[in-house]
Amino acid sequence: MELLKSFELLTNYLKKNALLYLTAVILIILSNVDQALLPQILGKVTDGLKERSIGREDIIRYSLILLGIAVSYGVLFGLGQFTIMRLGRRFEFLTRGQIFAQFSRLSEDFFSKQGTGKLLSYVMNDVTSVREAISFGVTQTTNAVFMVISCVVMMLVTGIPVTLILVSVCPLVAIPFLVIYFGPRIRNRSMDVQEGLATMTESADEQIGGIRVTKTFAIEETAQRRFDETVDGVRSAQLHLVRMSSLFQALLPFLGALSLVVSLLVGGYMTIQGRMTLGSFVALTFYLRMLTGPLQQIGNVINMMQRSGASLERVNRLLARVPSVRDKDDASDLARIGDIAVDNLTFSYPGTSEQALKDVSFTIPEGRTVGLIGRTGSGKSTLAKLLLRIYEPPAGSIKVNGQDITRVTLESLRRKIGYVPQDGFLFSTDIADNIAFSDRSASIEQIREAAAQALLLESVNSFEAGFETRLGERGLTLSGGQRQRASLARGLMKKPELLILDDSMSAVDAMTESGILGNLIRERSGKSTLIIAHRISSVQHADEIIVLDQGRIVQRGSHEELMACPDEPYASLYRIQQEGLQHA
Ligand SMILES: Nc1ncnc2c1ncn2[C@@H]1O[C@H](COP(=O)(O)OP(=O)(O)OP(=O)(O)O)[C@@H](O)[C@H]1O
Repeated sequence: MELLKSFELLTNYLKKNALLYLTAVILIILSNVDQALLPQILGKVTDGLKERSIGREDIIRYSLILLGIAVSYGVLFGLGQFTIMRLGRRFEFLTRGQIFAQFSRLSEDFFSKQGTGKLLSYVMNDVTSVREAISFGVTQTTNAVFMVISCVVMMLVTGIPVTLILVSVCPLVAIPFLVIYFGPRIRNRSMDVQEGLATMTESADEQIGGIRVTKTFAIEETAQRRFDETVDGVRSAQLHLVRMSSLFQALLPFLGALSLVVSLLVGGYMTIQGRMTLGSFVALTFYLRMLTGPLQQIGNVINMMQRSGASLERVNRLLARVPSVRDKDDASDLARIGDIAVDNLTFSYPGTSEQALKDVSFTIPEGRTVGLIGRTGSGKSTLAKLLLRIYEPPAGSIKVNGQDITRVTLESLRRKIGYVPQDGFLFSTDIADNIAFSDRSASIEQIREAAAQALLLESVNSFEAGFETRLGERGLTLSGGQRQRASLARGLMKKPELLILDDSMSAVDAMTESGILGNLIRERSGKSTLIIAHRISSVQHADEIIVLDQGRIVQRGSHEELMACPDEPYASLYRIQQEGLQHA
């Protein structure tokens, strides 16, 4: 059942395109039948030549027939193969799209456990491996099976005795088994060689890069020995591979030759005895030659199916994953953010026993600014992630505009919130595109305004291409502070009902921070804002400041109220930060 389910992705696609596949398979079958006529005709010509019963015209006729067979084979097989390859590529395209869509649906907990390399390998290697199986798999299986059948039928039709066919084909039957045995072993060894080469390159790169250190420490001999070891590793892996593949390469023609030896021994004897014609004997040798390829293909297909079966299962498992955070069946759209009430919120990350938040209660009244401060690991970002439902909070623990956050649609909730993380990811497009991320139709004036509020305008103006400056690998690298401000402009551009700044000003200097905060107070008046920070200067203007420690609220109040308690954490933190500033 599990196995059947893992093939669902493929069977669904095959079913949907059954007609095209059928046409392609028929084309390939016809091409095989066509080709199987060849030896029979050559046999006839041989007999005719021996009996001197055919003349010059017959030879031309037979030549034309052979040409016709060659051309029609090319057309039939080519069309069949093209159709199947095209279907394979389409499968690849659709599946990659499906995987990408699934990545967009899946929740943070999935991504936090997987490296980028593994995720990319789904999109690249696994899909390609399945596509190869359905393209080459279908063509080669059809080709091989029908070529074998056609050859056997034609041998019988040509009048070759059954016993002779059986004994001559016997050695060839071992070919698929040989391929099944050697295929994976050769593959494993060639992977060893690849790995060895990668290690050798890495080692050479490191030794050359670190050559100055090596010289200063006078350890050239050790470095040489280390590199020699990796080279030796590659050499022995290559020898292993060559040994295995040479044996395989030698055995294949040997089996072909063995089959000819048997056919000559038995068939030659039968021809002398007059139990079959010379033409049939010649045809037999051709048929035996024609059988080697398809039999090898059968082995290849079996190996390929085994490899791609694992890939198919991985892709299927990925597509079947249900996102841990998703819309409930009865989810309704959130009309507006309104008041946000966090009530007795206790939360542990999935798979952990530690509580990241313990019994947290507070409100962000509509239009107010709340500051959240605390040491690293105190749970500040966790709270932001729960407000955005990046992770699912316990039902009823967070209410927005009176509605339980877990019962509203994700889209309507996230559309109303602007989240600016500490290290906002910038895409390798231009600056304008990165700022207008939430609204691609935004005008340059709107983009400029957001950049001005984030105090990024001066930096942008200093770039030659201004807002059209490209970022990323092929473009400009922004400084940490510029990157943060670009990310902040992106959040401001959205003009969200709730703006969450999660340590979004940690990389800008105190002067710039104070300028941005001034803009923020002006721009966000009447709109809710949650400022998460380490620095008191970032939150001191907030209507209420909440101090978190180890997941618990330890203090709350306005800056003045909190400063009135000199022995409590907030005032101590203030003193430490002031001292730091004076030393700086
Ligand atoms: N994805 C996760 N899976 C498991 N535990 C996590 C995850 N993210 C954070 N935690 C844990 O939750 C606790 C709170 O982390 P959080 O990121 O909320 O702290 P923070 O106050 O924002 O810290 P910082 O100021 O350094 O950003 C930490 O103990 C952290 O190890």
